[in-house]
Formats: sequence, C-alpha cells, structure tokens
Amino acid sequence: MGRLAPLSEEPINEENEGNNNNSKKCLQSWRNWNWIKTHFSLVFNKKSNLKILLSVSSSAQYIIQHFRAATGCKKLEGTVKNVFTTGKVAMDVVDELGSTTNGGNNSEKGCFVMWQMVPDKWQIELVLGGQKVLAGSNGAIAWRHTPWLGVHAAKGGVRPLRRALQANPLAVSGVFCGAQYMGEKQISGMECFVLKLSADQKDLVERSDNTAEMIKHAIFGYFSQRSGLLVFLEDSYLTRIQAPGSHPTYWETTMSTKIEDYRVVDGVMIAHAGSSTALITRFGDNLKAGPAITRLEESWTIDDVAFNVPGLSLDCFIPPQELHTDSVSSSFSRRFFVKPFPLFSFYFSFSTASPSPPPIRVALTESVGRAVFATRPIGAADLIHTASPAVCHPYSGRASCYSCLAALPHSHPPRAPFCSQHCQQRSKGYYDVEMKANWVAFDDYCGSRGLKYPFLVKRLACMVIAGDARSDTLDILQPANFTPEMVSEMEEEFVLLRNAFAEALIGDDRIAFLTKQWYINALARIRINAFRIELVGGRYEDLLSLAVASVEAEAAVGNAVYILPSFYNHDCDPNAHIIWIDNAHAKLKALRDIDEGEELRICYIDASLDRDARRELLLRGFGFQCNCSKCLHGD
Ligand SMILES: C[S@@+](CC[C@H](N)C(=O)[O-])C[C@H]1O[C@@H](n2cnc3c(N)ncnc32)[C@H](O)[C@@H]1O
Repeated sequence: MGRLAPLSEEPINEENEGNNNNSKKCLQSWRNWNWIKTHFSLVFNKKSNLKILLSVSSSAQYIIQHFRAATGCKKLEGTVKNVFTTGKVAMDVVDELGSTTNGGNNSEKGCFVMWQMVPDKWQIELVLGGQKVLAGSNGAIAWRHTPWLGVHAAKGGVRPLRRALQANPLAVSGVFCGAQYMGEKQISGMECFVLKLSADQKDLVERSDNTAEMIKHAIFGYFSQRSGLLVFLEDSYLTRIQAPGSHPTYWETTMSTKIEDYRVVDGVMIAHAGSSTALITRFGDNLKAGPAITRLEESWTIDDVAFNVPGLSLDCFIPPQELHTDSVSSSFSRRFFVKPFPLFSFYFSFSTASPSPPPIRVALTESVGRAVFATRPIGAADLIHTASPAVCHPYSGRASCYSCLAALPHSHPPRAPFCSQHCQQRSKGYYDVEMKANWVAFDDYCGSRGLKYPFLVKRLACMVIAGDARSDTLDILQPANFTPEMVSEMEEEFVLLRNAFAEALIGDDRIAFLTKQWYINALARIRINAFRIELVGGRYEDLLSLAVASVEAEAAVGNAVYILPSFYNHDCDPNAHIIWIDNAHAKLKALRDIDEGEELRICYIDASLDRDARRELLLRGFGFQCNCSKCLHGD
C-alpha cells in the first residue's frame, strides 16, 4: 500500500485505462468482478458467496465495487463536478484526565458547510461554540484557519477530509480504491469487511519535521457484508514530539466514527448521521504525570446534500493571503497543531483548554492493583476532573432522565423519559433498540429480587446492538470473583435478557456477542465498579468552598459505571470524593490539600460506620480486606 490517497473524485473511466496505476488496478479488478459475477450470477448477492469470492482473491477492489453498487455512486462518476453539504455537529469532552472542564456541561453545538470540487478541491466552514474554523484545499496544498492559531498549511500536501469520507460515497470509493483487504470483523453486531490504508514512509517523512515526527497513520474502513455500505471508520496516528534538549512525548490519536442513516439523494445513498469518538493519549518519559488521556465525542447530522450546484467558481478555493507569510510555524505547539487532519484542532481546542498539566496519573501498585496519584499539589476542594458514565441506568419508579439521570419536572409527559432534546438525541440508538423488545419478564424478575445491576447490563447490551458502545467497553475494569453458585444464579436473568432481544427479532448477528460469558463478565465489572448516583442539586456552590466528606444528598436515582473513576481505590479516611450535581456527569474533588505523588482515594461506603462494620461491608460488597491506614491503626 502506498501513501494515503489524496481525496480524489476523478471518475474511473472504465473504457479508458489512462496512465494511472490505481485506475488500472480498479479497472482490472472490476473486469474480474464482472467475470466472477457472471459465473456466480445466481448467488451473487448472498453474503456467504461474497466471502467465497474474497477468499478466491482477497482484493479490496471487490468490496469497493460492492460499495459503489450499493450506494449507487457509480452512476454519478464522470457527471459530478461539485458537491455541496451542510450539517450540524455536537461535540463533548467526555473524559479528561487532569483538566478542569466547564462545569459538567461540555457539549458544544455547531454547524458546517462543505464544498467539494472534483477532483481534489474542497472547502469547509465550521462554526462551533461561537468559534469559526475554515479549512480548504486547492488540490496542491491544504490549509486551515482557526481563531487560536491563525492560518496554517498542512504539511505533506492534500489528504482526505474526514467529513467528506463520512458523507460522500464518491470520496470513499476514490480513497479506498487502493486499500488493502484485512479480513472480517464484527462491528456493532454487523459482519464487516475491513479495508486498511496506511501512510507509507515517504508520506510520513513529508508530514514530519525536526520537532514532530509522524510515526504511523492508518485508516480502517468497515464495510457491512450485508448492505455493502461503509458503516465504521477508524483513523489512528502516532506522533513523536521532541523539542530540542527535551525528552520525547508521544501523541496517539484514534478516531472511531460510526456512519449511519443512509438516505437516497439523486439516486445515491448518502450517510446522514453518525458519531465519532476521539481518544487522545499523551505519554513519554518527560511526562512524570504518566499517560494523559482525553476522550471526546461528536455526533453529526447532514441537513442537505446537492450535486452540481451551478456557479461554484475556482475562486472559492484560493488559499488565504496570510498563508504566504505564515506558512512556517514558529512555536513548538503551532508546529504540532498543523499535523492532524484539517479541523482536528477543533478537538484539540477542547483538550488543551485547560492551562494546567494533568494533575493525576494511573499507575500499578504492589498492594492494590492500579491506583490514581496526584502529579502536582492539589488544593482542598479543587475539582480534579470530571467524568461521564460509560453506562448508567435510572432506578425504576424515579422521575429521572433515562439518559443522564437528571430529575424530570413533575409536569413531564410520562412517555418522554428524557430531560432534553440533547439527551433524547444521543440516546436514540440504544433507546430504539430497547423499545423494540418486551421487557416485562426480565424487569419483573430483577425488580422482584431487588437486582439493580442487570439493568446496567441490559443498557450496555442495547448500546452495543445500536453501535453506541463496544461489547468490551468494561473489560479494562477490575472484575469481581463470582463463585459457581453465584454464576448459576445469574443464568435465569441472562436467558430472559437474551430472549427479549431474540423475540424482538433483533438479528442473530447483532446479538452474537450476548453470550452467558459476556453477561457474567459485564456483571463482574459492574459489581466492583458501579456507583450509586445521589444528586446534590443546587448545593454545589456551597460544596465548592466547603470540602466536606459526607454530603447529604437526595435518595439515589440510579447506578453508573465510569472508566477513570473506577481506578480510584478506597480509603476509610479519603482525600477525594466523587459527587453528582444535577445528573450522572461526575466530579472528582479534593477533600483536603494533596501532595504531589500522593495516592488519591475515595470512600466506597459510609465512612461513619465503625471499623468492624466497614470491613465487613467492604469484604462482602467488594471482596477486599481494606488496607487503609485508618483500618490498619484499628480506628
Ligand atoms: C474500583 S477498583 C479500584 C481500582 C483497582 N485497584 C484496579 O486495579 O482496577 C476496587 C478494587 O481495588 C482494590 N482496592 C481498593 N481499595 C482498596 C483498599 N483500601 N484495600 C485493599 N484493596 C483495595 C480491591 O481489589 C477492590 O476490589
């Protein structure tokens, strides 16, 4: 595989091979495909036979031809001169180790307008949270203009625009035409073919300089075996940053994008919605702080797509004047920021919003497994970081938002269990899945036994089926040890859960992950790591100034599991605590002054209990003998 193909919407002329090797390859493969199709005409559309064809010749070309046929974009090739797209986006910083985020409501909403002119000119204007980003390409260079960095050229020339890949099948076909077939994988319950594009050494060198070296960059496309459509994109790259005289730092960025809601526009299937998760990890010798992780989420919808809009002129793609005087970035950070795809700095603008370095790191200890440590002094009552749940569920009978667990007003219509359009929108996938099934038997069984955690597993299963979460989401967390008797007691609830999905005619392939082992595995993680959510409501302002350990909260509204907060160990005399103000978005706060290097611990139980009661509770509920100094001193 060569360099990542630049965005090219040049039609592949099947009658005229031209000089392009890629086109030749496509054409040849297409002929092979036609030959095979003729010989297997009776069975051509069946998934199993497509697999046989692929095993005959594992070529990405077949998958791309299948995609072109499925989207209908083949008939547009050669006739499209330009594409106009408008849409909306909402972005969230979900987990940010060590940064102060904006008080629990991290969502930023915006919209964009994108123009693409065949073959490789494009321009996008995105307005988000009151800020505007412009990016463009005249086919030779790509640039970006942001309010915080001004105008910059992207090193290494024009590359595919992520947003174009999400919503333009012509771009997908052009870019993945030269990809490598990697095999099959199940994504969100769908069997997919996987294609991979890797940047080659030359491309990586072109995108590197003395300070920032691009070490690898790969894009994976997941094409549904059933529909032929692109349903998932994964884009990951690793950059090594080294300022003169300092140790290197590595930035690894992985963006996963779910692509859905295909609708027909001028006879072509265009994806109209999707969601992306970006995981940015910084690590390296000089980060005494240990790895810093930021997770961001974006959802997007397309409002309008039009082909061949008259009057679009080449002038729209002229680079800004400043580019000529400002093409060489001077500062270290500026040089780094021009590395990612156009618009990616938008994600970074959130992740670097905090001026302070991350104040915590997760490290392995000899006595209690993983633990969270302060990387700098933290003041009493300081907000350490915030976290959104990986999975949460309200208690039944509570007037709580089905998504974020916020209190619903009494006047709220009983059949609208969401506190806002935002919650309704972001829960749509798993809520629709849940609504398809009949839960009476499962809910009765668990409700009558006072079981709460199976509802979290049910929610997670719905999220996995909807493609909102991976089936291994909780695997990183420490599991409980279940005895064989406990496991056999879970048999019935598992069968009821699985039957509910099966009877709702949710396809076998979509619930293939839902084995008893998966169920037990998820429950084992939830058992140790679930939090009981109690909202403290309007008293947060008082709490900011008062570092109190025990907060008189309203009764619990539900349960939630978080990833980062799950690495905090327990202490009967904790130095940190976790609180919820209005909803399940958690805040980790310092209860007293904490030194650099000190372990941060929270209290899992009621700290006012006497020693024996505490130890009994921790042993029976969490399966460990507490080693905190209060217990060791017999207090
Ligand atoms: C929520 S996890 C905390 C993170 C965990 N150490 C890990 O590696 O994932 C809870 C588990 O950590 C360990 N743990 C937490 N606090 C402890 C304590 N005070 N004494 C002994 N073990 C503790 C126990 O194994 C417990 O089941």
